Amino acid sequence: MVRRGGSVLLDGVSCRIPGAACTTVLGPSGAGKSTLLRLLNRLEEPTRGTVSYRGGPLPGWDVLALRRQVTLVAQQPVLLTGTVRDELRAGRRHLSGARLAELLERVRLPAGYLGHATADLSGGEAQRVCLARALAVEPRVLLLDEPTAALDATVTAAVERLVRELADDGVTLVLVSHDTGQARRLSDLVLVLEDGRLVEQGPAGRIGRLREGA
Ligand SMILES: Nc1ncnc2c1ncn2[C@@H]1O[C@H](COP(=O)(O)OP(=O)(O)OP(=O)(O)O)[C@@H](O)[C@H]1O
Repeated sequence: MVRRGGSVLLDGVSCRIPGAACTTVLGPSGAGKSTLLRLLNRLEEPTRGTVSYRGGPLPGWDVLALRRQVTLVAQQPVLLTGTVRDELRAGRRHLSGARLAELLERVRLPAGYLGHATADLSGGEAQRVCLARALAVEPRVLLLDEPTAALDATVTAAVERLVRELADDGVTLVLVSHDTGQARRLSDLVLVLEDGRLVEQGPAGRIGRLREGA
């Protein structure tokens, strides 16, 4: 359970997130999806109950060590430095020029963007730079809060391919989405939240609202 300021944001959520797979958290606005994601790297602490990772409860982990393995890309991009190059190096300091260009290529930004001022990026570009910065750390678990909300169809398709590639390469992905089509295309497991409660969980083909094409 997560209770904040008299409101219960999550209650009775019990699930196991599979490794090396893509799990999508679906649900209407305000259902608690971001809160659930934030619980997974201790940006949020449960009021009651436990979140465990690799066999141990999260409070047993050093929080910075945990966040190097379990990295969150927030819905609102938070850029920490002046240029895209510095931003990627904030993820990992000693990155070669070739590795920097490769990280940008993975999020479909040209290598020429390395010298761009972060202040000049569009919302969608900033979000992709945050994703590239997270990839630089080579996390075991990548938490993505609506990663394609600000992207056009072509870039969305590229980011979806990247998500599948990462899961197939052994990264554990947890994705918040409003898009039932995206959940169907990407997910090994779907968790459906409504009003802070987990109302359905299972493979995409077994989720009622996905089968109905809702
Ligand atoms: N610190 C807080 N104190 C009180 N209420 C909060 C707090 N943080 C979030 N909430 C409320 O908890 C509910 C769940 O928020 P959350 O951001 O997890 O929803 P969401 O499903 O991710 O929504 P969206 O799809 O709109 O991003 C919302 O009603 C929100 O206003």
